[in-house]
Amino acid sequence: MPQKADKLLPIMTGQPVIPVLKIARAADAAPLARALAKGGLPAIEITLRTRDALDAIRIAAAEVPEAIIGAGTILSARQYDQAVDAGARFIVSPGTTQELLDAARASDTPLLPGAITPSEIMAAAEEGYALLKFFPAEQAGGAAFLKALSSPLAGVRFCPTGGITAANAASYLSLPNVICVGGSWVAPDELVDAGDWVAIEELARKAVAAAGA
Ligand SMILES: O=C(O)C(=O)C[C@H](O)[C@H](O)COP(=O)(O)O
Repeated sequence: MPQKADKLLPIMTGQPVIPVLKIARAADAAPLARALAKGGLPAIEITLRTRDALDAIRIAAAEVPEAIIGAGTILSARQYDQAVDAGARFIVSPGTTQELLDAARASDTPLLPGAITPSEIMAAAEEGYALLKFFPAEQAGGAAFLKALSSPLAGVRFCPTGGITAANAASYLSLPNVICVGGSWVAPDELVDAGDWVAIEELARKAVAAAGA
């Protein structure tokens, strides 16, 4: 299958929340990945939205074997390849383009592409993608929107991301077509800047506990 779901699905089902990280200093990558893994969230998405992002992926992938490092905000085939070369084990994009689908087909590393509307979702499914990111989740219509898709588009499952917090994660995770959620709330900038890895580990632990409640 084009999506390589055998690699992607275990990552998505392995934890309720995938931390979405914007890492300004590559040196933060290893302690941050370690703290999140220790708190129960080994899979993390490091977004290519900072200059240090590729280095952050490289360092975390090399130094934190207990973590599963993914790359996010992938917008081009070039970024796809750079992220994989740096050690990313899954690739996340806010949308779905032919260029990314071609890059994914040529790679062993699976892609979680984004889609919102029924037509976008159906087009992705026609390409063999039944696991999708739903972004920006809250802004696009939130859990109510996703719930409405669950019966007509029952074969597709999502990782909603964007505007998800400790307060609303459960409303998504209770839906039949949601596997996990993505979010930055488990690693707030202030705590990363302060190097407060213990507090981040605790936020991860709370996110896991809340999902199971
Ligand atoms: O860059 C991407 O590809 C994204 O996925 C954007 C993310 O959705 C947000 O950075 C996380 O959203 P918040 O949890 O609302 O902060």
